[in-house]
Amino acid sequence: MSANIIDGKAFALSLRERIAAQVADFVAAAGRKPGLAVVLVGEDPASAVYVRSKGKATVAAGMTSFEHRLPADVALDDLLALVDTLNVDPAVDGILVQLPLPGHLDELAVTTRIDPDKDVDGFHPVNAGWLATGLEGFVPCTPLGCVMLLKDQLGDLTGLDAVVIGRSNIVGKPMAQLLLKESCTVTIAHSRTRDLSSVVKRADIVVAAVGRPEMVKGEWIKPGATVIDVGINRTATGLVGDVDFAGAASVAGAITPVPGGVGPMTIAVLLRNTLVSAGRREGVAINEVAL
Ligand SMILES: Nc1nc(=O)c2c([nH]1)NC[C@@H]1CN(c3ccc(C(=O)N[C@@H](CCC(=O)O)C(=O)O)cc3)C=[N+]21
Repeated sequence: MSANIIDGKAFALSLRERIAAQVADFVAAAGRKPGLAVVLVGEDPASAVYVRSKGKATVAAGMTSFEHRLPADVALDDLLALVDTLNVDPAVDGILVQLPLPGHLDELAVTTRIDPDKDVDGFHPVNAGWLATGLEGFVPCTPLGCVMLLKDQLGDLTGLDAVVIGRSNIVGKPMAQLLLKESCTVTIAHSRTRDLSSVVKRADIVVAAVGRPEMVKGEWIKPGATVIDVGINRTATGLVGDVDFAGAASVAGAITPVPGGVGPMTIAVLLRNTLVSAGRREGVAINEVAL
């Protein structure tokens, strides 16, 4: 058996087209474009690449991109002052401070300073709390993109056994909350889980978000399962996910590739969240079902 390869890049492109159509409606109604502010601290080359592609995608969707670059040694107070300015700027609907930050900057201090109503990353504890109570603030982009791919692939997820490997606040925990909302039976596994291979073996849905290259082996996968690989690891042989792709693809029913799987969805959902934010702030209806 050979798995269906889930084309996240194509799905993200079509999502971005649907977003662009609704951005045009928003502009007609509100008389301004949705705006996304992205803050990059320091010169990390990988982060700079992501920030550039976010800026391009934002403009391509008909929104305004505000980019702020700060030196790696910026003082926390100066970064917080910038966030304060963006919080009250009426042209800014979404604020994203690119993570990770240089070691001297307290990420929680920065994340909690962002107005929860502009927190299109969904990292603010207020938005994490909304999600955990089953309500809707802003949902982190990567997990929401994964659920979109899963529903596109499988339809209704009710009753399916889902195993999330990884417990980060950015991916693992919100991923588990979203799968629970879809009525999956959810297990959160992590680096300390005993007998991880047998835990994974019973899953209809496997989401790997551990940040360890090719850690999840093909033999761990239940035949026909759907595998979502969130990992992006730069190795000597190039970009690989957290899943042994060749091994898993020979048993899974469907699997996301790296690159071209989850990554492009993250940026598309960021645009979605920015549009939704703009709609809420201006009282303009956004058709989220059509997104
Ligand atoms: N505040 C904040 N929010 C984020 O959402 C955030 C962040 N910080 N810091 C870094 C991570 C990483 N991230 C990615 C976005 C797009 C791709 C993406 O488009 N990847 C492509 C290309 C991969 C490549 O060639 O590097 C793919 O997987 O096909 C990947 C990773 C967002 N992040």
